[in-house]
Amino acid sequence: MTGIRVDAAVRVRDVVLDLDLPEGSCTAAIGPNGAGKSTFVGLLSGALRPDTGTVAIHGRTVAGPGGFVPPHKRGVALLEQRSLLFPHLDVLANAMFGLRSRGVPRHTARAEALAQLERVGCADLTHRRPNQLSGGQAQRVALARALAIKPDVVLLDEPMAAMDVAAAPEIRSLLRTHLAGRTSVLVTHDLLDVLTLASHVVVLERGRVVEQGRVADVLPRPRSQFLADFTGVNLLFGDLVDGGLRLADGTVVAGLAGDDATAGPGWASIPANAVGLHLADPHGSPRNAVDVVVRAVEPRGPVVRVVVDLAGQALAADLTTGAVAELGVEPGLRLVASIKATAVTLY
Ligand SMILES: Nc1ncnc2c1ncn2[C@@H]1O[C@H](COP(=O)(O)OP(=O)(O)OP(=O)(O)O)[C@@H](O)[C@H]1O
Repeated sequence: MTGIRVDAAVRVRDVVLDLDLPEGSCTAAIGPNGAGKSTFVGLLSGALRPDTGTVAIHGRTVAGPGGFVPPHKRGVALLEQRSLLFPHLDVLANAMFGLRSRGVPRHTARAEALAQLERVGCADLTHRRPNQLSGGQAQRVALARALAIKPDVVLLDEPMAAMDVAAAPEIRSLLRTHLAGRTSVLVTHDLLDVLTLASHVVVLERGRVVEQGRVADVLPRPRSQFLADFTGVNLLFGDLVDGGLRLADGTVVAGLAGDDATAGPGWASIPANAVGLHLADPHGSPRNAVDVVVRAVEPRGPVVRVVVDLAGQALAADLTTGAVAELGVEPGLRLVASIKATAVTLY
């Protein structure tokens, strides 16, 4: 058996996908609004038909020129932003629903649903109606309903997005337990979800796959501005030279070369917390010292993100409020940025 293979297009949405997801792993699908994440999920769930190409799940073609397998026969469970429980059914009946609609006898369906509710910590809620549940409880029940059918693939379309901040960590840790070893796809806008739940990641932009691979390989070396912003690393473009990246104005930012760093056009990724700002050159040897001009100052929780201009490109530095006050940071101010060379990856 193989994982998931999508080589398909949905013309009206201008979405053309070419993707391979490994079996038994959770793949996060990320990208800006309108990038095609929901379309991707729709192609897998069967809510959408491709105009051209094929979709294969574990070696079985579920959509393509040869035919179309309807959603309920794909072995796929879908968990969405809203739990979509049936309001007129109690929790137990909701959890039994998928099994009953697949012809499982009532007695067996009831036992299986109870076991699943137990696993998601909802055994004491069986007789409640959905309107008597909190958002987090409803999502747990939806997860029990999804897993009760013993799906081959679990699709999660922003499952924590509609939840209050207090409930999300519980659901995240529940998902971590229940997705382990399962082939699953998680659409999310949250870096924490990618880091805690997924082993693989697919980045979509304007209906195309722009990056895919293991989280550990893709996230530290973003090749798209979206991913760089998403992970909070700076991405500088220039020419790779020996041990550094030369920018348009000739400034060379020293760094560590990755395996695929060869002379020519390339990138340097720099975490925002590896950039320091000073009124004058700090003369620290392992650091790059470059002249910059402040563009913008944005408070971000405990830190202040200062975006500076470095040879026409944006470079973000996360500073403490104290440091920002001491430097008198304001747009237009000329500063020296120090960048730890060991934190710079060239590729
Ligand atoms: N029902 C539809 N009919 C036609 N075009 C659609 C439809 N739904 C979405 N689109 C378009 O298809 C493209 C992909 O949309 P999709 O919903 O898959 O993106 P997304 O990444 O899930 O976005 P979001 O993060 O906002 O949910 C977008 O250009 C969108 O405007």
